[in-house]
Amino acid sequence: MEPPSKRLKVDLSHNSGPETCPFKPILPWTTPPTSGSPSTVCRPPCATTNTDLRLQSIQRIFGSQSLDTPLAAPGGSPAKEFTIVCSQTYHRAASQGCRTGPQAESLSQRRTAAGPGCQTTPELGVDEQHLLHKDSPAQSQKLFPIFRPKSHRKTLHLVRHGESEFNALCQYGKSFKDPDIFDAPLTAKGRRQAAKLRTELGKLGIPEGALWIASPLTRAIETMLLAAPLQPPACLLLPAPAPASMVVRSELAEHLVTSGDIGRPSSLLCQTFPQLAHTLEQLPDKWWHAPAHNDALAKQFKAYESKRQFLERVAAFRKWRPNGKRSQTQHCIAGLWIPFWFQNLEGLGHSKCCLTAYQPGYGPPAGSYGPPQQGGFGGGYGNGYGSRGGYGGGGYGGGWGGSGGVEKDPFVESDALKHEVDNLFKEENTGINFDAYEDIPVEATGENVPPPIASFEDIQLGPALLANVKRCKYTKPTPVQRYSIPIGLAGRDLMACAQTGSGKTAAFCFPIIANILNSGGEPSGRNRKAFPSALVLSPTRELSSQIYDEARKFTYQTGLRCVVVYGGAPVVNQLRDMERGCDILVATPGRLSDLIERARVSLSRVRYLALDEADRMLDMGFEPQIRRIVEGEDMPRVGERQTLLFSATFPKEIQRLAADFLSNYIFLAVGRVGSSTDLIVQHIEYVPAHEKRQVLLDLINTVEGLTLVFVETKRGADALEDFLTGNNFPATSIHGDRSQAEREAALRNFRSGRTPILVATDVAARGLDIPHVTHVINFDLPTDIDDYVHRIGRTGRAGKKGLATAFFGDKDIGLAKGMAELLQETNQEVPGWLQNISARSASYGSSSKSRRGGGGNRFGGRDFRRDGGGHGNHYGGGGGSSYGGGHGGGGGGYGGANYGGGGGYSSHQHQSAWD
Ligand SMILES: Nc1ncnc2c1ncn2[C@@H]1O[C@H](COP(=O)(O)OP(=O)(O)OP(=O)(O)O)[C@@H](O)[C@H]1O
Repeated sequence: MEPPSKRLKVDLSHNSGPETCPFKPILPWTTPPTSGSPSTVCRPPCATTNTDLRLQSIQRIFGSQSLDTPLAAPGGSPAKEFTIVCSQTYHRAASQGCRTGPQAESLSQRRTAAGPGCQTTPELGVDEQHLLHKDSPAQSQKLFPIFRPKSHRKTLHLVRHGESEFNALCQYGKSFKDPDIFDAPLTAKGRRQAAKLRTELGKLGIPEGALWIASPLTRAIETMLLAAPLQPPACLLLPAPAPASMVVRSELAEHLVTSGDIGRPSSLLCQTFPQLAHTLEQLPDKWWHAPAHNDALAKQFKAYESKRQFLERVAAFRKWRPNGKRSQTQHCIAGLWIPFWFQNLEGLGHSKCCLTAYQPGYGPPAGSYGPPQQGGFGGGYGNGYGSRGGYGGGGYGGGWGGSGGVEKDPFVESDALKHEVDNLFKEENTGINFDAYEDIPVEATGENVPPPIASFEDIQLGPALLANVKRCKYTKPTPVQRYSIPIGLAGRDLMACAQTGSGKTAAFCFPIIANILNSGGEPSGRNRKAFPSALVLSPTRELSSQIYDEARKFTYQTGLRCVVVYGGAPVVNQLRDMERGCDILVATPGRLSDLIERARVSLSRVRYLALDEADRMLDMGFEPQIRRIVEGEDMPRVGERQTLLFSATFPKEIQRLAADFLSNYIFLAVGRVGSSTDLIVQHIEYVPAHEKRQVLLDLINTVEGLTLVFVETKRGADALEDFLTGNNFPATSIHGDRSQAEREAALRNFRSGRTPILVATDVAARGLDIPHVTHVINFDLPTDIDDYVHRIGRTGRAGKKGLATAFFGDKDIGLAKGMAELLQETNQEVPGWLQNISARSASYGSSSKSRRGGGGNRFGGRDFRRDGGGHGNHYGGGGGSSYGGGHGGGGGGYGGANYGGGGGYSSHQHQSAWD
């Protein structure tokens, strides 16, 4: 550590005390940031006076290697190495030092002459253009060995890819052992350089797809590195020139922070400039303070009298085109300002605060963090960061590793995450208990229903798929799998209604994969236009991503390639991913339509179509889109393709619609309506609106594990998240107004237990399989009982127990009847007040939005064909048989007029909560 005398003090007397942090907490540190007196706070790099000091700081972080030590594989095994090759930034930053004073003046004057807008940046203190030309190979080489962590599982090589880096890289290249990250630079020049570099690396025997050549990481990363040994800042801002690099940057920064290598700023903010401007605008003026520890900086900073002025100058600077061109350099230069800003947030007492923000509409696609054409960034993160969880798990693998790459093992990633999560939740990790489903009633209707299987070996899944089943540790099929796998393998169309969490994903994936493999076709191979053999549609991005993760495990080493496409992620990455081959395409309808319109996907070879959450996919919101895709494009018609529809709920009117997509199908009903037998204990509390928050606080820590809180609106989700974090509960949120990257980060942090409370709208209601969710709280109840069923189904999955608590208020009276019935059906206690309300609401015809049937219902769904097409109870009703009986028909309390008159069909009312 640096001797205390060298530490710079910051006068924080202007900070009047704790303030509610305006940033959303995402990443509660497992240990709080270093406490200590607010007078010893971080020193931004610009406070360092010379290059040597900066280099010393870096050395202190990464070990005490001599700068002259050549780069070599560290003591650890090569697999533990971790290489980042990035362009320019570090080298430039280190070589420029942090010049201030006269030199800066003269440089900025030079720049003033270079273009309009420059005069507004006197404090930059460096001439980027100048420095870029001044790079020397010798310096670059010197810098390589610096980035070597002391005792870590990773070796971080930060390199640049200019000419000098190129030479140096070639020189040192042989010692890169299985580096695992690859990205491509954003500019054409960068791409040319990268191509050249790849050729050269090939000559050196370094596998393609092994290195990551990124657009410049800004010096903000370096800022963090330098700030680390000292007191961490309260907020670290990472400006990003482009969404792609922003993703990389924030992930890297987050890793660096969480890996414990460096200090922990309590906030982390990675934004592109428009966002940054927005953030600054929202920032209370009183947070706008000049740095007090460095006179020179303070003077420069004070030149900005107000935040507004600062923003104007950022804007002017962004317009600056050195040499008539827009340059990334200017972004990096602008990055220099940031430390000035963030250090003024420190000491404000928001100890668990972290925000990673992305430009709306951009974010990392699952399966391809970073440009996917080399297929490796995800793998790199997965392997490299796996032990922190949240990075390794779920969907960051690059899949097939690009041209010449090796297929990433999806099991490694998820195992790493699972290991961490299991450690975290040791207590209640009781393992999967599908015996709980053994006595579940099953009804299969239709012609010539193939017999169910008792084990996976009973049927022709093929050796590769069987091996993956074992890798997944599925010892025997769940009830829905027992029936649907043979039905699927027999080529039959299927409408399956089975409880939440009972393994429906595998139930439709296995037959699809086995059928493709058994048909002996060739994998699709590279093609500019994708011709998938199978299409899996799901209503949300997260669910698509999850299905893709599962499908990737099931297709591992089968030769088949899965691709996922969904909105909110850069389309260009998805296109590249598809180009590398696409046998099974998992998609949300919107993005798929977009890609069809661009003529980048043809459905003409789709032999297998699966709709997960099919009732949702065919309800009013989605139906036209689905029809366009299925009927209006070149997809083989009904009868020429196999169609599999799955959900936990299947209202009768949806069944009727769905029948258009099916030919001579089998209807499969497994278990009781939606919920997982008695595994989910349901509590319904009567809570007036104004007391909800207090009741929530009382409730939220009563169960160990992850807590999912459902609210009605996006705004409500934000507000509740703020409320919870304000009360020191680590919460995050997911809803349709958050960028995709934010949504994914929220889920990741929730899944890994880093943020054990997730506030969500209905966007998270269906399909998401998050182990260790032990408590689902319906802070706001949905208007439709089916949505309730799906929501509570986020707990009590795979045979585990779960708790679901609902706050019932005056506005939920319409749901009373449906809820009372559901509670009865699932052997739950029905509160007396609910029975009363239910009886009353029934007597005036009920305003319930429920589409479920009346009493006596014993099945998760009932084949509407058996009801003679009447408008009666679509869940059966009547009969009361617990299995196979059941024609009882008619009369289920929700028939005809009742449906039309009272409830209406509510899902469209939720539309705003979805994408
Ligand atoms: N045969 C099996 N043996 C053990 N675990 C299984 C088996 N099949 C599925 N699982 C696991 O059970 C969990 C739930 O599966 P899945 O997400 O497919 O449920 P689902 O029925 O689609 O739920 P939802 O209705 O909420 O979409 C997953 O973690 C999955 O890996």
